[in-house]
Amino acid sequence: MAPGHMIPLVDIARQFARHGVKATIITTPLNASKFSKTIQRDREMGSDISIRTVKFPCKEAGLPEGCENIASTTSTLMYLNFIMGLSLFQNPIEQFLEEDHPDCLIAAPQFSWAVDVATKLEIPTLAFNGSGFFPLCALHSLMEHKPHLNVESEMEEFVIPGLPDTIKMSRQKLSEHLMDEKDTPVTAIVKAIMRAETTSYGVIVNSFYEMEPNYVKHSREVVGRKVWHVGPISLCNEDKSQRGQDSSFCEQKCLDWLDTKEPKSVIYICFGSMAVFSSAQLLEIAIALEASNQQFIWAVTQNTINEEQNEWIPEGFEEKLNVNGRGLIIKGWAPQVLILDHEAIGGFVTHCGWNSLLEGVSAGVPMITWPLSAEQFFNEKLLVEILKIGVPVGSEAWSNRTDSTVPINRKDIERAVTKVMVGQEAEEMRGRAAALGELAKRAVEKGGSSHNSLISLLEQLRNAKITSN
Ligand SMILES: O=c1ccn([C@@H]2O[C@H](COP(=O)(O)OP(=O)(O)O[C@H]3O[C@H](CO)[C@@H](O)[C@H](O)[C@H]3O)[C@@H](O)[C@H]2O)c(=O)[nH]1
Repeated sequence: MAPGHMIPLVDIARQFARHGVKATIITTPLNASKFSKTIQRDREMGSDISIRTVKFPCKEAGLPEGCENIASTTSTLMYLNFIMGLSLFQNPIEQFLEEDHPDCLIAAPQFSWAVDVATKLEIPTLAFNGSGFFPLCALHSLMEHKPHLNVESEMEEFVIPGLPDTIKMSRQKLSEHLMDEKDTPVTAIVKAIMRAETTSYGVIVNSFYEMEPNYVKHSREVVGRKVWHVGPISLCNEDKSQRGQDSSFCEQKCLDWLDTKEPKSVIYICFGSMAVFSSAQLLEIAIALEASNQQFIWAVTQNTINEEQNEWIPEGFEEKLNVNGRGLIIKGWAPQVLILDHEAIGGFVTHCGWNSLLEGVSAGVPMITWPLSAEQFFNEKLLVEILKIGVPVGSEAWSNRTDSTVPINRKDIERAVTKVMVGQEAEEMRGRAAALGELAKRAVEKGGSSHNSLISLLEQLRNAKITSN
């Protein structure tokens, strides 16, 4: 019930079904409507896949009617009500598991209680936390060794112990729950999620071996998890349009506009499904883009604009863009994968959400990294320091959704954009990104590492080697 989990999980279910498994997706009516056409098409092509909808009792959860997705929550209270409200699903899901008794349950992280329900019914569970091997290993190390509790300030750097690479972090880039030994409502939820992950039989990871080989090994040998890498799952999806929300209103416009541009000449900017920026920060981005002299396509999703602040575009900015054709602003849900895959795209300004990271990697595009929260600061380290296909914009701390300041100034944005688009270093980075993109495509082809991992997972399930704990 968050686009960042729903989009890859639906793709994983579709992959299972294509390999002869009967797959049932359980979600709410509004979420189901976002990918029902795709599922219907898969059924017509012979996949045994279906959606079972369960009504989300918004009112009982203290939420407005229609708030069926985390991306629709606009305050911390709404977010907490939403996460707590998920337990209202327990009865209908328990009933489904009892009646259908599937061979396996894959649950998104927020449904931590589902693992207990399934275990009680002796149904094996696999965890899917939406993220990759590197963040999984980094988080495990922090929870195990707690180096962040031994530094004196939020800014002081420390090394994350025991990882294959020397990676430095600071407390201001970590989630509060790691800092706080006491239980708050949020830390209790996060701990429940983590417990569910470790009590599941294993973890399905939307990543591919060649991108983070040392961390695949580390998660098996040091973290001690059974893991299967099945990604980039978005590459298994020929229908790149219907992903999480409808973007058909602007698909053709974006593609036609990109068709008029030279290869590798346009920057794409998008901050996922949950980010909220102040109008002052949006204005700063607009000014930096103008100053950079680069062509750009900027997806300002409804969440990027804070409800009360709409006056953020500099006067005449859009008109100027239209006249000289230098930029395109999309106000709404962008067809991200279609855009990234277009040959005109030469760089991607991203908040480092795992799906965006993988979609950028799959398209062979270098990235400008602007992490905001969650595990995004780890993902930035992977892109910049390990894969060397990212340039940091200079985001140093978690951003607060209601923050009205400008954490990143125009000069930093302009500098990072230029570094990814122009010069020798940019060329080298582009070469590495392109090579990685090829490896990503190969991983999901028949005989590739992710394809093989998925087959091995299915065989283990068929032979009942995967059991409930
Ligand atoms: O206009 C848009 C905006 C987003 N997307 C898609 O939406 C997804 C966004 O996912 P992601 O990049 O992972 O960002 P978030 O939505 O922020 O994802 C949350 O979930 C991820 C997976 O767990 C975490 O890595 C992130 O930190 C967390 O914020 C991607 O597939 C995008 O292609 C679009 O298609 N169009």
